[in-house]
Amino acid sequence: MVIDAPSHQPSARAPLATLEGRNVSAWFGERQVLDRVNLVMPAGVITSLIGPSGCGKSTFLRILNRMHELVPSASLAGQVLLEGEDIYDPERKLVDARKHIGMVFQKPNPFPAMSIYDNVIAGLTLTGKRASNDEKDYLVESCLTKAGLWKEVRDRLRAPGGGLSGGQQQRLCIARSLAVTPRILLMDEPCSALDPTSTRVIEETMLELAREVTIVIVTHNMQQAQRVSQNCAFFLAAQGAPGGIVEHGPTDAMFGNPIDLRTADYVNGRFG
Ligand SMILES: Nc1ncnc2c1ncn2[C@@H]1O[C@H](COP(=O)(O)OP(=O)(O)OP(=O)(O)O)[C@@H](O)[C@H]1O
Repeated sequence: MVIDAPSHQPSARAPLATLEGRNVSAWFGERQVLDRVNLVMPAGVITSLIGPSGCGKSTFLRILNRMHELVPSASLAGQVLLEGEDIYDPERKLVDARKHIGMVFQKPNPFPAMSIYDNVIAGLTLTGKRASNDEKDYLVESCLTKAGLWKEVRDRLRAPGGGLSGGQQQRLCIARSLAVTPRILLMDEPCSALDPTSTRVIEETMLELAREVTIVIVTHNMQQAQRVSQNCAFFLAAQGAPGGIVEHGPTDAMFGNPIDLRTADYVNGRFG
């Protein structure tokens, strides 16, 4: 579909970016939950984070866009580099990290009473971006198109977001994330609350989006990791110890020929 862009469209595509976690450790109070995690999430590649419950995948993901620090007892060490620049540099604003690194959560969380249209552009206000009505119309159409939802909602843009199905709400949340032109999109089990058909649609959407945004997804679904990601990282926490990465690399190799026996056991469903 060709959409005419207004001359000063607010969603001009940002170049693909690489994200890197360097020696990332995390604590809740005294309890350490991640120990020196190193992971490069290359530009334009979908990276999946897999591993049993409680090994620190979501904590790592939340550190990648400075959400971990919202928990009062939480602390961390290490660096998160977006194209080589540390997002935790004291000179950098929190809102910049959030603008460049979007997040889609497990449970779809649109603003339920707000219209579909207003849901998509909600992030503009939060990040202080100004846009004319034409620019907003363009943004809404292009983001809903990219999120694979436009055709289903084009005739009811003023209806509340809460009236959509779960899968549609999740795609609305993806569209909302895209509206601020993130360079990275983090997805924390985005399909775990969805039926298989909606899951497929989201996966197809992710594969399309990977052309313009680097995606990192936490998933418990091994088939999903294999379907959508080119790279994969296996997290594990031994009893009473903080989590870390056991092995990471191309998804085909991680599933077809893993180096570590624990990876082989996990991807073959022998634990977790
Ligand atoms: N807000 C919090 N306060 C205290 N401890 C927490 C908090 N959030 C997570 N934890 C603990 O940190 C550890 C890592 O949790 P995290 O949610 O990152 O794991 P996960 O691998 O994503 O698990 P799951 O797959 O079940 O979502 C767990 O032991 C968890 O209990």
